[in-house]
Amino acid sequence: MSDSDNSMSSETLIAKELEEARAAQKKLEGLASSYQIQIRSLIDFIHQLSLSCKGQDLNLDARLAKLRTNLSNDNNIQAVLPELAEICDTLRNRTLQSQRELKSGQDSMLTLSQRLAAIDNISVHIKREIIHFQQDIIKPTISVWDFVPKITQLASIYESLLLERLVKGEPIEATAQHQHMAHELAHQLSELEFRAKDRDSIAALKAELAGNVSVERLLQAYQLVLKLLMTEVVREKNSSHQFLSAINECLALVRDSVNDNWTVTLNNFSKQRETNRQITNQCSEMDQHLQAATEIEALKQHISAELQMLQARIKEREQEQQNDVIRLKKSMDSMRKEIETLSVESGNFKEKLVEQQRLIMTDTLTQLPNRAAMDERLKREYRNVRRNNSQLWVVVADVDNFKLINDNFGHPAGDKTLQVVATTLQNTLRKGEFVARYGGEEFVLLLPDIDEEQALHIVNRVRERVSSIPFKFGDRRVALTISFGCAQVNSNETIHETFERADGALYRAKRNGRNRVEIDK
Ligand SMILES: Nc1nc2c(ncn2[C@@H]2O[C@H](COP(=O)(O)OP(=O)(O)OP(=O)(O)O)[C@@H](O)[C@H]2O)c(=O)[nH]1
Repeated sequence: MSDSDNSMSSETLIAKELEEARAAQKKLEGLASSYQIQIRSLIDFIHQLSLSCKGQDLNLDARLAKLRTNLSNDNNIQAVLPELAEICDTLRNRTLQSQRELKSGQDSMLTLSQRLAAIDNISVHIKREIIHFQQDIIKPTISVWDFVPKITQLASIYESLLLERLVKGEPIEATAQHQHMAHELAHQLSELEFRAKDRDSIAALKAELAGNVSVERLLQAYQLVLKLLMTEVVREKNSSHQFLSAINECLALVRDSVNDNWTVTLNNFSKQRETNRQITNQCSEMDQHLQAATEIEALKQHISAELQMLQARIKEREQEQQNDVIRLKKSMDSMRKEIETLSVESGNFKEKLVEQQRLIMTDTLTQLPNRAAMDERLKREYRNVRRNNSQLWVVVADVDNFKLINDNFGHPAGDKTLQVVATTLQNTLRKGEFVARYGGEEFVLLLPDIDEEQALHIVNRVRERVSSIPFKFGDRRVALTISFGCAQVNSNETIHETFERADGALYRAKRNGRNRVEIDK
């Protein structure tokens, strides 16, 4: 082969290799750009994944965000592959967990629907809805979103059922709280005073509330009591209004009379002045005539005429004054009458207020002073103790096992028992000693100016008197006793603290066997 042949073939070779290198470069460039496109798609995909998983798992959120940043910065898929693999694992686990949760949700909803189906007396329509729901809920569920309409469906079945119950007016079951409210209302009723015509129905209502009442009856009872109270408030308002109107009318009348009288007096005054002026003028005229007179006969005639005029004027004035006096007297009489009526009315109103005050301070059932009265009396006694350094005993008394009386013989028998106990307490105490019904079967005694020995003696006397009452319910004789807790007011303690000590002593008396007097030392 010649030299020229050799150089030809090496040139061709180089050109070919160059061609191949160019093709490879082009291919590489194509690959690089497709790699970039793939990375961008991957970043995009991770972004979408982050959005759809957001909030479910904070750790997963953070890892996806980090992966996206790494990929955007390095453009190196190889480097993020391990992280990507871990994320895939996490996602797979989460999916499995979600499916387990969905299954358990499905089971609970099925159980719930079975319970609904077991409720008595539900309509055919609701039964059918429940069956459809049950057929639907057991179908496989892929995602939470499939679940949402099912929850809505179950809620609507519940709603229909509730509506059906409300329309049917089925009784709501009374709970312990309802019974407590009923007893509380019965207790409040004992503290209120009702009109005579309402008393029997209130007593019956009280007895009913003390037993087991339905929620419906409880609501009716509240409604009735509220109505009675409103009527009473309106009546009171009207009666006060009437009284105030009467006062107003009377005051207006008195004011008019006084105005009239004042005008009459002013008129009189000016008339009197005018009369006086006329008399003075006539007198000075007569004087002038007298001075100028030369003939006695002419003077006599003139003076006589003047005197007649004067007499007539004075008579006229007298008549006017008499008329005024009559008018004044009339006006005074009507004013007096008005004031008398007013005084009777205000007397009645005052009596009513006093009676109301007494009722506010009196326990309706036992007619003893009530808790409000006791609070007031206690404050007064306390002031005395502080001012005079005197003694005061606070005694809390509680009828023993009173619930048994109610339970065995009925609430009305319990009421009667409380009345008898109250009367006995009242009658056994002496002047200056005080007893009030504190509430329920509890009483409070205030015993001033005695020492411990005397206090014990008095309280034991009361205790024995109560225990000796011959209670008889039907043909059964029942012994009733009371326990007492006593505390003497100490210097530097509040009323509340003394009370608490007396209460503590009462608790001890109960614990130590009842029918006892315990003293807080
Ligand atoms: N009849 C009637 N009962 C009332 C009245 N006020 C409260 N009660 C009842 O009095 C009872 C008090 O019962 P408890 O507090 O258990 O006390 P207890 O049976 O007296 O027993 P001890 O105090 O432990 O001896 C409750 O059943 C109340 O309902 C009322 O005005 N009239």
